Amino acid sequence: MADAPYKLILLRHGESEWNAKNLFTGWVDVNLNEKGEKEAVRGGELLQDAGLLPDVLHTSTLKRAIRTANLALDAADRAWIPVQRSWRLNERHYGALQGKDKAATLAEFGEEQFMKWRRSYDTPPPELADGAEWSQSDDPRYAAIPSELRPRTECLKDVVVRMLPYWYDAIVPDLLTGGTVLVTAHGNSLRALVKHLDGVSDEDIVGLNIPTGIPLLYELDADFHPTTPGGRYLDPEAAKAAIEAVKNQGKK
Ligand SMILES: O=C(O)[C@@H](CO)OP(=O)(O)O
Repeated sequence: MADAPYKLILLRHGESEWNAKNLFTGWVDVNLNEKGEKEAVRGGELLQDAGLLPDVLHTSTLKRAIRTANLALDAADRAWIPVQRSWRLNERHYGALQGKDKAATLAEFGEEQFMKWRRSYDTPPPELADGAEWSQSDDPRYAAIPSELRPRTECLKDVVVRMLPYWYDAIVPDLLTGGTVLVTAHGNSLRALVKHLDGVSDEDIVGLNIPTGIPLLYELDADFHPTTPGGRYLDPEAAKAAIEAVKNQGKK
């Protein structure tokens, strides 16, 4: 067994109000629903049962990730650990699809286009104009991001590019201290991180989905390569079923 000095836990937020309504969400700051809150608490219990107590937390700036982390850490009695938040861990900006119904979009544009927008590596949805209904152009939390860097739509490739500086500059230094690092984020920002960690190809990342609320443990060697490719879900059975559900969203 290879030496694994670093422990990284990835946790996608629990089910949100818009996950349940089957709406494209992206940067829209929707809350967890009751099921999502329960998933978050269960996520914290799984951490505690596994003896995986985070020493430091990184979250996106979106409340579904922030609340998931708070509920999980409360359940594991670790609410006191230091935290850093960054827009670089935000969900993929879904452009003009934000706020749209997934089933209606599938029916209108057909399966090929729908899946291209959802999962292709390098085809972003159309841009969302500043000031449009579901735009974040006036949101004060993004005021420090220069206008030309602020996403108006993103494909997964764009997420990899904006997420990686945070991985190298903020998360890796925390791993180097030897503590257990918890990253609470989103389906597509975590797909971007998993792509990087496991070296998943642009083709294979299309088929990779991350379930809500189930901690995914990566043990990393001295070069930050996973000792077990793909990591290990703390509840593998639940993860399997939930991954299928994410894959089939829209097909109702
Ligand atoms: O709507 C979204 O922002 C994401 C995650 O919930 O959806 P999808 O899985 O379709 O990329």
